[in-house]
Amino acid sequence: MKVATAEEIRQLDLEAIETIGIPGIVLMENAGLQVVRVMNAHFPHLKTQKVLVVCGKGNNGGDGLVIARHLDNQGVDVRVTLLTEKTQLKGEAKINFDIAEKMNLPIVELTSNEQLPAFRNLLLQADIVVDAILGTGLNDAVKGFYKHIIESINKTHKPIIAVDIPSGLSADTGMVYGSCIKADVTVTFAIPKRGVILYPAADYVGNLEVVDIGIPKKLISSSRIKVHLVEYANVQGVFRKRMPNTHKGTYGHALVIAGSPGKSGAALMAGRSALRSGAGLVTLAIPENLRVPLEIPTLEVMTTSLPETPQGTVSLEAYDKILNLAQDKRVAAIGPGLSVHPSTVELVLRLIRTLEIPMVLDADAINAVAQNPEVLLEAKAPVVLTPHPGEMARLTPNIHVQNNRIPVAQETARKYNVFIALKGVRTIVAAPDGNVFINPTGNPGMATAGTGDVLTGIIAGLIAQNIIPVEAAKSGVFLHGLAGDLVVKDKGEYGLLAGDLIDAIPRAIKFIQDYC
Ligand SMILES: NC(=O)C1=CN([C@@H]2O[C@H](COP(=O)(O)OP(=O)(O)OC[C@H]3O[C@@H](n4cnc5c(N)ncnc54)[C@H](OP(=O)(O)O)[C@@H]3O)[C@@H](O)[C@H]2O)[C@H](O)CC1
Ligand SMILES: [K+]
Repeated sequence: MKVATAEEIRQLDLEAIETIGIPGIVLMENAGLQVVRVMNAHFPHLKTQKVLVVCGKGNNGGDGLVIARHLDNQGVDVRVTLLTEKTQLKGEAKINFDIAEKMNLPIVELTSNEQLPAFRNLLLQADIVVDAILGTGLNDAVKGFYKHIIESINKTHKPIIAVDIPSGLSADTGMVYGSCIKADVTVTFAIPKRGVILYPAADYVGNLEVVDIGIPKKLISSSRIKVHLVEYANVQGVFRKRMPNTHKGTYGHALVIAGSPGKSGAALMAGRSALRSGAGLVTLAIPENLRVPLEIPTLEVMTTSLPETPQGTVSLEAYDKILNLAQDKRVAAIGPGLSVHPSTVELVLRLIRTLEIPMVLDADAINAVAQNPEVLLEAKAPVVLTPHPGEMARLTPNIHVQNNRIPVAQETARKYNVFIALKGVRTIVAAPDGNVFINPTGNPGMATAGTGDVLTGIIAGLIAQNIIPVEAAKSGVFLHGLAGDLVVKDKGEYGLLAGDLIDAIPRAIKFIQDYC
């Protein structure tokens, strides 16, 4: 499903109106009717409830007036507050105001702080509040009178239905700059806006309903919108049923270059995750000192030892051996627990320049890249990077990563011709062609040591099975989050270990396959 900015949805709206010829008033009517439909579904006793519709001066307010009219037609006790003088209304909002006025709907104009007590009184009498104050036209942080109105609504703790987006939420960034309605249900039109998907704004959305308002599907699919929300149907193709006449060679061999003293677990978890994700074979290439300790726990994962520095990290001398090891592998995962010893960093940079198989770079491999990001432009094979926000910030030191997750990932992927999985709540996968995929799975229980190593292994495991990097990153991130969700369903969030995720991978794959 595509996900839009305010400008992108305005463009779609405009094309529907001007190119296709669907009058704006029709779109507004559909929008209002859809909100009423959702309200009826959420509140079975709507007819016996008192609804207060709070309307701003733009088209979001116009939608509110349509909603009020249809609620009134259903016999609902509805009141409207208009947060502007009626003379300020324009276009479709004015048309709907005039209709509502002629229908004698109870409309109160409230425009100043002195009238706040009257507003609070109306709120007290209401059972449900419809927020039609501000939509995608928000152009600044909410302050002054609107801020008092929004805070009064939030304080009532009555069910709030937000029209299109909660008022005050930035449709583009997922940030909340001033006050924002904390909705129980948000009915968003045509396609979700970035702000209702991304955090922290997504916390204000409640249950999200995406409704059709009559913008032609073909307009949406042919639009230049490049940001997508990943859904089950988008990843099911990666986890197809296997053909009987296959063997472990069919599913590829992954090489994992990882580990240093005290961090053998990172290597092991990445390796096991690649196998759990379906790779036929996995070889862990680890510094010599880890070979014996890892011999017993590795079981199905094979190990091979590499020359090491005096500190026990993989040294530059391992270069030739790794080139040899890479000969029969389909992917190299590099980084978990590897260290940033200068010799190890030098090795990583050299491998990026020369390996001819796809690479998944994580943790210390990303820290190595941060010392010279231009090295990515020299890569001979596709590169997937899986940074957490701190690692991303090392790659892009001049931008605030968390406030700009989509543009940061998108621009870095373009600039360095790589695939990026920017981890965190709603992991962002960005491809060099500008496409971006927002991941909906996962939970805060996964904020624990080692889950990043598991993701690296999953993506490498999928690439080993000849899944192209963008699909491997997209479906790998989805699978990783889903495995976390399945664990949390059984055990709750607190005790989740990265190892639990690894064990849940097969169940998560089956869940995706069976989902309909
Ligand atoms: N295709 C669709 O999705 C459709 C969407 N519809 C609805 O229309 C809104 C967008 O309507 P728009 O008129 O562009 O904008 P808003 O209603 O969100 O509000 C804009 C007015 O609010 C003022 N404003 C902006 N920011 C603030 C602020 N921080 N504080 C106070 N006031 C603010 C602004 O006034 P200015 O004088 O400041 O410019 C605007 O007048 C969309 O969200 C949908 O709900 C259609 O109904 C159907 C098609
Ligand atoms: K709103």
